[in-house]
Amino acid sequence: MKPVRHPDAPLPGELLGAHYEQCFGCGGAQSHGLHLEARAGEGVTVIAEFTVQPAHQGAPGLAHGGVLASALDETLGSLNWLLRTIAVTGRLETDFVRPVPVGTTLYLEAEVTAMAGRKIYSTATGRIGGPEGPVAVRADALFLEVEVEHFVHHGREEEIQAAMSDPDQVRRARAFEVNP
Ligand SMILES: CCCCC/C=C\C/C=C\C/C=C\C/C=C\CCCC(=O)SCCNC(=O)CCNC(=O)[C@H](O)C(C)(C)COP(=O)(O)OP(=O)(O)OC[C@H]1O[C@@H](n2cnc3c(N)ncnc32)[C@H](O)[C@@H]1OP(=O)(O)O
Repeated sequence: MKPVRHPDAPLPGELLGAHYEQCFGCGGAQSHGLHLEARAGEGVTVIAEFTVQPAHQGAPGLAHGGVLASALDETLGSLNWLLRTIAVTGRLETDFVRPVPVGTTLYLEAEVTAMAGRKIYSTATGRIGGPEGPVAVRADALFLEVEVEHFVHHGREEEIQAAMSDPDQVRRARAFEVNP
């Protein structure tokens, strides 16, 4: 099935914000996190930027591959905002095409390519040097739609309680709820 942007999705260019303040990918409360900032694009696409910090190294002066995969995963996850669904990564296949030095800004783009029942297929690229620069990383992913209970059931009690007693977090979780 062709992906369809939800009628109440954020407008193209709109900053999506963090889905959870403690998220390693997008949260403001993680000092060594990626602090990835994503914006809605046209259709079912998002764009995002992330600058590699010294805390993200694998080899001297170069980004760790797992961190780059996290940046792709987070960007792909942000597509949830445009579908207004809650989905988690089931599969993430990553190509590392060029090394990414510390200090580099990665220009990321992600798009939903197909949907089938609870399955959401998507693809992403990360470019260096500018939004039109060469591709350094890319990924194909399968996300699976889940109920909000997925997090309540599997998460650790203390973080769940803290999230549920934070009105901002409850508001953010509602923004994802499936309500056609
Ligand atoms: C109270 C506080 C709440 C706070 C939350 C608030 C907001 C957050 C909401 C949304 C988040 C928004 C943005 C997120 C942004 C970025 C985050 C990055 C995303 C992540 O980083 S998220 C963490 C990593 N992620 C996981 O932690 C998942 C662990 N995992 C599981 O939880 C299960 O594994 C699950 C649910 C994935 C599937 O389990 P399941 O039981 O539902 O699925 P099931 O087996 O029924 O399969 C159904 C069909 O999918 C096919 N299928 C399944 N898995 C497949 C695979 N791997 N490869 C190929 N096909 C696969 C089957 O083959 C079948 O296909 P078919 O229908 O054709 O037979």
